[in-house]
Amino acid sequence: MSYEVVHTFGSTTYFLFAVFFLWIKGIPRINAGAGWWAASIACALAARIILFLFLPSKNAALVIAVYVAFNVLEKPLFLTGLVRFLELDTRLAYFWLAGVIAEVWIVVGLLADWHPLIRASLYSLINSGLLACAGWFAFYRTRDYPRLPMRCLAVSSILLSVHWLTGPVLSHFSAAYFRNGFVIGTLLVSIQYFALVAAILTLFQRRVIASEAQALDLACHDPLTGLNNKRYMGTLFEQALLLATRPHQVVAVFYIDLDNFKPINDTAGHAVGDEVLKRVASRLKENTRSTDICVRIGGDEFVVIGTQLDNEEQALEIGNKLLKKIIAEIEIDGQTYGLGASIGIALYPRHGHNLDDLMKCADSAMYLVKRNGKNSCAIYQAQEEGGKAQVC
Ligand SMILES: Nc1nc2c(ncn2[C@@H]2O[C@H](COP(=O)(O)OP(=O)(O)OP(=O)(O)O)[C@@H](O)[C@H]2O)c(=O)[nH]1
Repeated sequence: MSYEVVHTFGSTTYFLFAVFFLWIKGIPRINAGAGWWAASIACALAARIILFLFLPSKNAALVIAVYVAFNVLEKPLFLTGLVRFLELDTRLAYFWLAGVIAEVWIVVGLLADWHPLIRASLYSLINSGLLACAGWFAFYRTRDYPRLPMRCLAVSSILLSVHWLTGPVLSHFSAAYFRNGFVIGTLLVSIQYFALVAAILTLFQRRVIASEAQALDLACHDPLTGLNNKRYMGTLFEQALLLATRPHQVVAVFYIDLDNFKPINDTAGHAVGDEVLKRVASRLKENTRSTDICVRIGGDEFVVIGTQLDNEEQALEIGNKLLKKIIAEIEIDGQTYGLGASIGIALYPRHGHNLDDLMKCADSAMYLVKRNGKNSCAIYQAQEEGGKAQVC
């Protein structure tokens, strides 16, 4: 492959990578490392352009020294970006110290006119070592990172490490290797940065999907108990009505307000209060069907929507069962807590055809239970039915 083609391909690719990293540097939450990689690939680009423009020159030693100096600078920049991207607690000062030592070696070697192999010895060793570190980080320290791109990064970094270790010696003895070495180096660097681009994009995609799922979860669920929240209850209720298609099928809304919950909060603390609410939520889930809807509508108030009941008596049985389960003692850290519950029941279609009406009826039945001494459950009775809740 011709020298010009390799340089044109390399320069264009490196330029595009630099632009890409500069662009994503501004994107929140994925920018760690991107600015450093923009700088590192810019160094690789500068090295390449200098070589391409000036190599057939009388002062080849100076051109190569500048080329190598940029290539050395690229490595600590690259590693800094990688350490930031992978959120490692590695001390970057060592990499930068190694880079400075290599740069000093290059300058001294040039000024003192050392033999090319002696000049190359330390910087190729340091370059190779820094690349091996990059390979190591990409291979072993990336549990939560996209596997394939990180493996590609690791392999290309290790191959580049070998390339820098052997390249200067082989190039010194073989002009053909000097040219082919560029092809190999260009390809490996391109793979390295392409792997980074893939890793960044994959990670970004994962985070967007996770945030979406989290947002959806927050929109539909109560963060403390994990039950459905009040906002989502309407949607679920509509779905439940669609399933209640058989004649005489009943849907029951149980409005549950805990009794004497406040004293638990006041005496044992808010954390224990939270735990009590979680236990109540678990009991509701465990004692209802998977098709039933359990909701925490706020504070110590819950709603259960019993779907596809065969008759109204079944609603009473469920109300009783839930009451028994809720008021069973709760043990937290060796301490037992007693609760009560007032449950009001409204039935579809008898008390209403929409959730708002059913909730009002269930709420009203629940308040009647509270007024009558708490710790019981009752079905709502409309005025025309006698006006009093039917206590179970
Ligand atoms: N731990 C905890 N407490 C909460 C939460 N939300 C509301 N509360 C408390 O729950 C209590 C509910 O008040 P009430 O319903 O009057 O308490 P109660 O003792 O059950 O009263 P009755 O229903 O009349 O028996 C208040 O003290 C609120 O501060 C929560 O998320 N966690």
